[in-house]
Amino acid sequence: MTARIIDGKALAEQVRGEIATRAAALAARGEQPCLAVLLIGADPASAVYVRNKVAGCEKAGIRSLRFDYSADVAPDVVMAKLAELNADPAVHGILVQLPLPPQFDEAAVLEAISVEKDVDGFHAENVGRLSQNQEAFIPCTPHGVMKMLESTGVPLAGAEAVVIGRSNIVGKPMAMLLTNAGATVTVCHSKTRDLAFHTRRADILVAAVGKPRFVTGAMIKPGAVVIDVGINRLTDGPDAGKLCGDVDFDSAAQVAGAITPVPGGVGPMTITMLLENTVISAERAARRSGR
Ligand SMILES: Nc1nc(=O)c2c([nH]1)NC[C@@H]1CN(c3ccc(C(=O)N[C@@H](CCC(=O)O)C(=O)O)cc3)C=[N+]21
Repeated sequence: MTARIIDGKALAEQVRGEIATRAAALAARGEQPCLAVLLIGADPASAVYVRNKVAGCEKAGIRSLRFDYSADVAPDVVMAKLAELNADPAVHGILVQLPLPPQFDEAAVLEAISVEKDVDGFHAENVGRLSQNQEAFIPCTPHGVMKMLESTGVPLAGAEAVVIGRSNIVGKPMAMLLTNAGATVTVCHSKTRDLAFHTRRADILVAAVGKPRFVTGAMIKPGAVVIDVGINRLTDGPDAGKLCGDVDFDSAAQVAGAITPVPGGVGPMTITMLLENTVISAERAARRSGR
């Protein structure tokens, strides 16, 4: 049996079409959605993701402002820019591409973005609201994963879900969203004993561990839905330079019922949900100003 491919690119195209319609309606009312992206340093991977985010905005009719800083920029320069963007009513979303260079206190930077423009959903207030299943900005990668899971039609209520990884930007919000959807969730991490005991129980397995091809077919329950959040560039061996996920796709696809590819899976959906959060922010601003 080989797994059905969950095509993140195709799903992204479909959802971005709906987002473009909403963005055009907002522009017609004088509230064109606008996303500000700050990139600090010249990490090649971050540059690709930021380029894809800006390109996604352009195609969806969302205005984008991009601010690039050298890796040694003083934190107060960035904090001053955030204050300016927070105060600018024409800006609806603000994103500071992570990771940040060592002179930054990452939590302080994320908290400096006003809650109603925190389209990453990383601000503690949005995290708190999400944990109480209240209206909040949902972090883009976990939200994109939920959209992909919905597209498979697999029931989430009562499903055994296992998340490998407990990061603030993926693992923890992922577990929260799956819990809110009624799944029974196990979060595994570097301290977990007998990882395969947990992964082999999972109807839904989300790999966000940051290790290339870490999850193999032997670790997967036959027929499970496998979501690969990993994005690794291989440095050695025959595939050097190629992108791969945290899942060993070839062996996993022999066992899983459905699986996401890397590239072409979670990545495009992450960007799609960022665009949606920016449109949601502009829709809220339009309602507040009575447009
Ligand atoms: N403040 C912040 N918010 C983020 O959402 C955020 C971040 N920082 N830092 C890094 C991670 C990673 N991330 C990705 C976005 C798009 C692709 C993407 O476009 N992936 C393509 C491949 C891109 C390529 O060719 O390298 C794909 O999987 O098909 C991947 C990863 C967002 N992140």
